Amino acid sequence: ILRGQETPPHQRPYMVSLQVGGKHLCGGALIADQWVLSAAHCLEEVGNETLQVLVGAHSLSEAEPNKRLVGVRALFPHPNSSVENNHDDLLLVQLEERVATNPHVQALAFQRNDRDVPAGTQCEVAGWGIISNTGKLPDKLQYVELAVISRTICNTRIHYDGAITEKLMCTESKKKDSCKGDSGGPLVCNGVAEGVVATGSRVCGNWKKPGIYTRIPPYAAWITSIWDAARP
Ligand SMILES: NCc1cccc(NC(=O)c2cccc3[nH]c(C(N)=O)cc23)c1
Repeated sequence: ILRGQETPPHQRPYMVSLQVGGKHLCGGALIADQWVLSAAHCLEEVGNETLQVLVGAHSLSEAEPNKRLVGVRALFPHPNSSVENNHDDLLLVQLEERVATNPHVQALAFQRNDRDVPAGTQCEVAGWGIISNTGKLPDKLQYVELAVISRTICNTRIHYDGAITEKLMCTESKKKDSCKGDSGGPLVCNGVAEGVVATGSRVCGNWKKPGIYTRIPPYAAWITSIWDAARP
């Protein structure tokens, strides 16, 4: 998160850190007591190491009550996700057990109503991604408020020149922006998850390259189908 601030501890109890070898890799959101929503691109950095999910954390390093590292039972990247582009860049992570909810660990509701978030809506994104373009990583969860920009504007030549499909949305990126390591985290508008941070352009904080987020509503049926078919 560039130009954001430290969140009040545990005020976003749905936020999780996807980790490999004890290192933060990507953000994610707990959307049910055994399920995390993140980005498929995050798996590109995993290789054959073990992915784990840190829940209930504010600091990545300090011991905290209700903070724990949970194993993964199964991974469900969207079948049409690919390394070439950011289409269908969603990942469902089934945890190895149902996590007990408590003040630091809570599921976040996601939007099922497939209507664009109006341009100008103030949304927020949180994460443990880099806080400067020099690659500095935070220890504590950061967040930033970002305004949604219309798909029409985001598809102009100066921005993404028609690449933003109806399954993607954009936010402003002038100085404040999501960045490397924030991928997979939720874009929360009025308390509901409307999007998931996509890596999109690797540039951060440049107003010409708005933040790109995978919209969640078009995938609500896919999410439910995975839940219905999965072994408990
Ligand atoms: N909203 C923009 C946004 C959102 C989420 C992720 C990213 N970017 C990256 O994942 C990324 C990947 C590799 C090298 C990188 N270098 C840098 C950098 N700015 O130095 C970013 C990256 C950008």
